[in-house]
Amino acid sequence: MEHLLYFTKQLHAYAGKILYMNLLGMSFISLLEGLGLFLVIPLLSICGILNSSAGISLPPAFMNLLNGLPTSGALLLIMGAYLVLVFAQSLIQRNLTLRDVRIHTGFINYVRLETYTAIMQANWDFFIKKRKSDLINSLTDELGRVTSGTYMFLQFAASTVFTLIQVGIAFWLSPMMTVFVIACGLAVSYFSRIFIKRSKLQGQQTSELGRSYIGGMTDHLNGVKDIKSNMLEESRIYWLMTWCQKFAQERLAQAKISANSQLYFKLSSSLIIVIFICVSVLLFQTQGQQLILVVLIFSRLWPRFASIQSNLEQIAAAVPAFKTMMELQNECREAREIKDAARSVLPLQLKHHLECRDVSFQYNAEEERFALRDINVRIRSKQMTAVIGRSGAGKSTFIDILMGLLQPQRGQVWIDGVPLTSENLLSLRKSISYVPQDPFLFNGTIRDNLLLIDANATEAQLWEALDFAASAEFVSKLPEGLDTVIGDRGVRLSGGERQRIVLARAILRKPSILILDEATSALDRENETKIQQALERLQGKLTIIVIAHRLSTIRKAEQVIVIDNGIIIQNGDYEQLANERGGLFSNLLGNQITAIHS
Ligand SMILES: Nc1ncnc2c1ncn2[C@@H]1O[C@H](COP(=O)(O)OP(=O)(O)OP(=O)(O)O)[C@@H](O)[C@H]1O
Repeated sequence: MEHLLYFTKQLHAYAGKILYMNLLGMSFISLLEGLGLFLVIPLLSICGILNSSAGISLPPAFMNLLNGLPTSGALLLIMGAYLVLVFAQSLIQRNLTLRDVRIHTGFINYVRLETYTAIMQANWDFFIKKRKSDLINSLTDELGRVTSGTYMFLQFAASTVFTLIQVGIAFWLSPMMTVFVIACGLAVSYFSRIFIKRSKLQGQQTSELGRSYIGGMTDHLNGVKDIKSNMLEESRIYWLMTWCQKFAQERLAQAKISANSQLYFKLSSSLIIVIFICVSVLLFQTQGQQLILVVLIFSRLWPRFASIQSNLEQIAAAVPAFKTMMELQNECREAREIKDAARSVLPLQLKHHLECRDVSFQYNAEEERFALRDINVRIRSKQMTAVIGRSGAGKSTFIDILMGLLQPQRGQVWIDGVPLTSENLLSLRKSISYVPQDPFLFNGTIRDNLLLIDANATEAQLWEALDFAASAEFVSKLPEGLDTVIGDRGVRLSGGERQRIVLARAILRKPSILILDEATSALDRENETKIQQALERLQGKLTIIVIAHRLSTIRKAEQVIVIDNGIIIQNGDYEQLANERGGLFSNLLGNQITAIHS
């Protein structure tokens, strides 16, 4: 219920007054429908099927008017009123349906945007801990279930109002019969609680299946090259076949619950009406007119009960999706690092140095292992600093801490003597251009990918950036040049070409701090040298931090930091460290020189 109210509040926040107008409209329609029922009584009375002995009370003024008219006139009056009612009802219903669709789709977009914005504003730690496919599942499948579920809840509320009005009208026509029908309805509903419980459990299974499907598909398609090259296709297809079987079973189970519930309602209603008619006629010699009346009321009210029951089952099935979505929104809010005023934040200019003081970091607080331990180091402004070490030493973690993506458990990062806090975090982030190991490119043209950073960049600026990243030549040779579509994550480019485009994009931003995490690893010597030369031209103009395995790339670095096992073990300039005999740096250097000459 808590989850349901949470999203109902969001629906209220989104739709406001229109929502209540629609609910009111629905109630009005039910009133008109009720009046339709009311008109059947004088009709039956004109036809001589019903008379005052049936115990029906109609307004005397209305009855006097009818009695004053000839039969044909009364009939025309009733039929005319009936037509007016049906027209009015259908017209209002049409408008309400259109409005409903507008509110519903608007609400889906509202929740989608709220959730996506919350996800985007969450910190890096949130993304490390979350499975991406779960987020995709929440933004697609679960989102649909939540918005439909919320709407279903409102329909349930409207249905209840609707039913109450009809009960009121039925009660006015015949209190005894109405009480009898309601009592039967309540009894049947009490026993049908089991279907609501089952629907909820089934909903849980639907959520789990949805999660596993999106998770599996994301993994398979991301790793399709591994799958193909290692001939894993069959095992993946088998995985999907097993999933399909579970899916079919789940859908069948869901359909069974709904079909059984309907069956139960239909059987019980027939049984009740049969027993009632038999008892009335055989034991109490009830008149035919009263029987017609009870059938009339029964046939009007019973489908309402059945529809409320079906609404409740559908809401129950959506409850697990409500829970997941609400938890996701709350988690995002707790992990929020970007405030609404982010756009107005200006990039900072690093004047002296970025510094780590006594920084220690661990990914998992329950484990003893620290990815970084007692880091004390200064990175000087407008110099090139290289970070090197073996695989898994902690280099990327160190960079993530410097960028404020990860928060150290102990110690702090300082920018020009000011501690890095949530206050200056975004301004630091805006001054950085970061090129990761596995660079990200959108499925669009090269131009789209570059303009992502600066939508107003001129043609000349784009080519200047490409030239810097040693990619102007290969881009100009492409058939469509800058307008060449590069496929998913830039799949139509080679690894080295991708790296160079991302580097050009990073430069286009005119950062004051440029961070390259293994950014030239996929380049051949010729292009690596070009980039190295371009970086050398930038030296003294901006702060450059490079993680490099190939030590030849960092020959011109003013400072080299060597990390091993989460600890800084060497720190100095290239020549100095190269001459430290027995040090890790000279060892790595020696290995690479041997590898080149062997
Ligand atoms: N998200 C994570 N959760 C838990 N442990 C992690 C996570 N990311 C990295 N680690 C661990 O932290 C340690 C440092 O990892 P890091 O990625 O910083 O190393 P690295 O020096 O950049 O390695 P490489 O050169 O291979 O990229 C490793 O032991 C790694 O297993």
